[in-house]
Amino acid sequence: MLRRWRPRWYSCFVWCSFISPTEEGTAVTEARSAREAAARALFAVREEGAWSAPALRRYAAGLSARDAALATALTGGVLQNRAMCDFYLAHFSSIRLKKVQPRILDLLRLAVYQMVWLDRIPNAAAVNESVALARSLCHADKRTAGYVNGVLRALARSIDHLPQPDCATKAEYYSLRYSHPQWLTELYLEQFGLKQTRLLLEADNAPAPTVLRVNTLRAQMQQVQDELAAQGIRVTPHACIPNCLTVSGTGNIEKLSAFAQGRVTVQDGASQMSVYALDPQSGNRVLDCCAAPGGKSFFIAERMKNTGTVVSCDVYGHKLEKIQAGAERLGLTNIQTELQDASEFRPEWEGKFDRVLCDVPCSGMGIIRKKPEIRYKDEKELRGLPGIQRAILDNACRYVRPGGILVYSTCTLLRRENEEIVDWFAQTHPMFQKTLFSIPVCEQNVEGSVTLLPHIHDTDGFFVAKFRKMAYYEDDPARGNETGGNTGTENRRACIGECL
Ligand SMILES: C[S@@+](CC[C@H](N)C(=O)[O-])C[C@H]1O[C@@H](n2cnc3c(N)ncnc32)[C@H](O)[C@@H]1O
Repeated sequence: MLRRWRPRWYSCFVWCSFISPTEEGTAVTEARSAREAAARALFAVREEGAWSAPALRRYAAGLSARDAALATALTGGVLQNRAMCDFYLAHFSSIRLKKVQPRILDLLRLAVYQMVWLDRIPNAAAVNESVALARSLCHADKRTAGYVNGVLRALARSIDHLPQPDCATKAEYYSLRYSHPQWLTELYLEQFGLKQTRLLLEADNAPAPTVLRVNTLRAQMQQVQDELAAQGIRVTPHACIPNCLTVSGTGNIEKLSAFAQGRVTVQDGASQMSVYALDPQSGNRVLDCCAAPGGKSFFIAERMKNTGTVVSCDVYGHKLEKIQAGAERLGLTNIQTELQDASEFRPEWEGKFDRVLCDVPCSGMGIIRKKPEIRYKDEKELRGLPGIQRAILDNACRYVRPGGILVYSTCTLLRRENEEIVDWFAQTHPMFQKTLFSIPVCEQNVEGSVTLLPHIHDTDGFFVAKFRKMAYYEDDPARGNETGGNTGTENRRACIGECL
C-alpha cells in the first residue's frame, strides 16, 4: 500500500508561483473550482502540449489562494503519478483504458489521485466531483457518468487493500512506481545504477525549492532578505550559493516589489552554475547564443557589473522581447539582443568573444520537478536534439577568441545530449581543452564537466562543460586558420598547449 501523502499546500503554492514571469497565456474560461481548474489544466497539457504551470495560472485565476493551491497540488499530483493512477484504474475498470475517452480518463486520474494520495479529501467528494465534471466538461451521458461512478466507487471500497505492482524488471517497476516513461528509466538505470536512479526519480516527484538571486547592482542580500521577511515570506540564505535566497509562501513572485523593481531574479542554482563556469569578467565581450528567456544573460551582465557587452541571441524573435524586458527590469544596459540561429555562421563574429555560452535547446529531463509533464514528451521528437546541439557547438566555438572560454550546458541528464556531445566536441576540436573549474554547489573542483542532480545538489538536473580555446605561437604559420572549428592535428601541434 502506498503511503498516503498529505497535501503540501505550502510547497504547492510555491510551485504555483514559480511560473516564469515571461510565460504568457491567452484568455481562457476561468474555472469555478479547484478540481475544474486542475481538470482543464490536465486537458491542456495532454491535448495542446501546454505547460501545466501557466495553464493553471490561467484557469485558477479567479480562485482563492487556497483553491489555487489545491488545483496546483491536484494537477502536479496527477502528472507525477499518472502511471500508478492508471495501474489502479485498469484494475477496477471494465473497459480497457485505451478505449476510455481521454478526457474521462483525466477525470478518473484526478479522482484516484485524491483518493489514494491525499488524506483530507473524503472519497465521496472526489467521486462525486469527478462524475459532475464528466457531465459538465465532457457532456457525459448517463452511461458514461455511470461508468465513472462505478469505477471510482469500486476503487473506494478497496482503498485499504489496493493491488500491488508486479513487474518483471526494475525498469518496469520504477517506471510505474514513479510514473516516468520506461525509456527514460532504462537510460537512467544504465547511467546512474539502481540506487541513484531511485533517488533521482523520487526527487523528480518532490517539490523544488524556489531560489531568488539578488541583483547585487541594485541591492544587498540582507536588505532583500529583510524586505521579504517583513512581507511574511519564509526566506533563508541559500546554503552554498552566494547572494541567493530560498523562499516559500511568496504567492505570485511577479507581484513582489523586490521582483518588480529588479532586486531579484528567479533562478535555480543549477542554471547559475553555467555562469560561474563561464566566469565573465568586467569589460568582457560575451556571447550567449541560446539566451531566451534570459536568466543566464542577466547573471552574466550583473557579474560584469553592467560593463562590457553581452550579446544575447535566440532563434525566436518574440523571445528576444522577454530578454529586453528582463534587462530593463534589472537595470542592465550592457545586454544587446540579436535574432540569430546559433548554428549559422556570422563571419564578423569569428574569434571576437572572450566568452561564449551555449546553453542549448535540450530535452529538459533535468527540470521534471518543476515541469512534471516534460516526462511525457514523445521520445521520438527528442532524438533530433543531439544533432542540433552539435551544430550549435560546432558553429559557436568559432566565435571564441584564442585563450577565450566556451561553456556548454543543458538542463537534461541524458548522456546523449551531454557527455556524448562534449566528448565528440573535444575529439573533433582539439583547439579546445577541457578546463578545471569550481562552482559553489560542488565542494571539489570540476574537471571539465559536471552533472548536477536534484537528489544530490538540490538543484535542477543540469550539465555544464567548460573549454578553453588554446592560442597559437605568434610566429606560427597556421595562425591564420584559428577558427577553432574542425581544426586538424597539424594546427594542434602548433598550439602553445596551454591557456592564455
Ligand atoms: C535552454 S533554453 C535557454 C535558456 C536561457 N539560456 C536562460 O538561461 O534563460 C534554449 C533556448 O535556445 C533557443 N534556440 C533553439 N534553437 C536555437 C538555435 N538554433 N539558435 C539559437 N537559439 C535557439 C530556444 O528558443 C530557447 O530559448
